[in-house]
Amino acid sequence: MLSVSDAEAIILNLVQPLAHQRDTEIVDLFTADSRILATAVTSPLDFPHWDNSAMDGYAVRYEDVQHSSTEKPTVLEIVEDIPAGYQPKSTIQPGQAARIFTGAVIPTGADTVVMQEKTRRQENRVFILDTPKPQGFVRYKASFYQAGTQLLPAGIKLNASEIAVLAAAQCPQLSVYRRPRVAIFSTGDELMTIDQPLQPGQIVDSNQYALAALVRQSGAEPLILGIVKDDPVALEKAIAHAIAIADIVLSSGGVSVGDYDYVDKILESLKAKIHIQAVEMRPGKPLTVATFPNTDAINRASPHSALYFGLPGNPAAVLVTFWRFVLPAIKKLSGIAEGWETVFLKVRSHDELRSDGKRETYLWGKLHLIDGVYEFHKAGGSHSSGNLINLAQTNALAVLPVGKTLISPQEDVQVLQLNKD
Ligand SMILES: Nc1nc2c(c(=O)[nH]1)N[C@H]1C(S)=C(S)[C@@H](COP(=O)(O)OP(=O)(O)OC[C@H]3O[C@@H](n4cnc5c(N)ncnc54)[C@H](O)[C@@H]3O)O[C@H]1N2
Ligand code: MOO
Ligand SMILES: [Mg+2]
Repeated sequence: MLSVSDAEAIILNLVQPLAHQRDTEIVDLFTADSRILATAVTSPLDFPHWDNSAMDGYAVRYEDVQHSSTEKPTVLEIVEDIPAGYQPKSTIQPGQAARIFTGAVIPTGADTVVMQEKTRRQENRVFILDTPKPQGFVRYKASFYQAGTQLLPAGIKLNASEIAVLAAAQCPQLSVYRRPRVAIFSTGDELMTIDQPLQPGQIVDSNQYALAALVRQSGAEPLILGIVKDDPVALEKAIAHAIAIADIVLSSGGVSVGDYDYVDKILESLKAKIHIQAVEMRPGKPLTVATFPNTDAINRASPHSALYFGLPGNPAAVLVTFWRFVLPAIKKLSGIAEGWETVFLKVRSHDELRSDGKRETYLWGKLHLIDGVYEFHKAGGSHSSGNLINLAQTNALAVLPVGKTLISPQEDVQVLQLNKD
């Protein structure tokens, strides 16, 4: 059976990232956070825009003050007052200084700033009480960034610091990748909506809520398509509709070996290419992954051939397969230049972790920081794939590879950190 890492590689190979020519939109800078920049940005401005002062003090000529001390201060005539935002008019001659403030333009002729704590003022004269560093406290024009060079590359996720840089470079709007569209629906006659009284044998469809939250947290746009009965005709209609409007489709349930598990059969009747039908993992074994090469049969919202994930119905399996396979796929699709692969941390296990060793086993729990070292604490209660309850308040999945049946307390364990973006 397919290993987890092989399955991840197959899935990532199936993902074509959004194209910056057509899958982009213009957003205002105030609403750009966490979007992915679609085109590189350069600025016509130098940073700093001009030589400016880093301190409140006096702009002087270094050669005038290079032998200054408290015992033998240099005395200079103050010829101009230069607050920030003011354009100096004077040229500083030998024996002269200008009063200057942080961020203000360094006047012609001056090459050093003395901070005011190292001076004493007497009317229009200033006593320099200490020899400053040559060119001290001057922020030189273009010393942070040269106009016309690349300011930010395409394919990065915009966080606060990138947005601040774009604001400083006067980019009120920018081109970002559109959000990937991820269609979600649940299958199963036993499923009931959240607001209906449950009849015997019925359960609430919780998977759609889980997936909608996970999709939104990943920066993609969830298209919530509801519950589909275990009925081949209804299912075919739902799948055909979903792959026509979305880049990625997530169904849950109906992918195992039961008589009412129709998903794989319907995919075949829609001429899908099924790349994965089972993975050597627990939970999440009966995962189905498919694409639709001959998409001309379906009018497509976007030229992308939708990537279809038939997630297993068990609630824990839905979450684990999303975190392990769907999240990297959405990240790669989103246009981000790098960092879509799943990243594992090596941490210490607080508890004994067991597996039957037959499948790569994922156990949910919580990472605690103990004396600066991460420790994995396994969630109490059953780790059955059908148990959703003890998944609440977890933030990590510990992984026991195939063949590993026991990890003892204090032993190292690989974990997948969750909900960290
Ligand atoms: N004889 C075998 N039986 C099963 C096997 C097997 O290999 N041989 N595989 C087991 C494994 S592993 C998994 S995982 C499940 C997954 O099967 P399905 O994808 O067909 O899931 P369903 O049968 O539709 O449902 C499983 C379980 O999850 C509940 N469920 C379904 N949808 C939702 C939802 N939207 N929200 C909440 N809970 C949901 C459903 O009621 C079932 O209890 O198959 C095993 N069986
Ligand atoms: O694969 Mo399943 O082990 O029950 O989730
Ligand atoms: Mg089933």
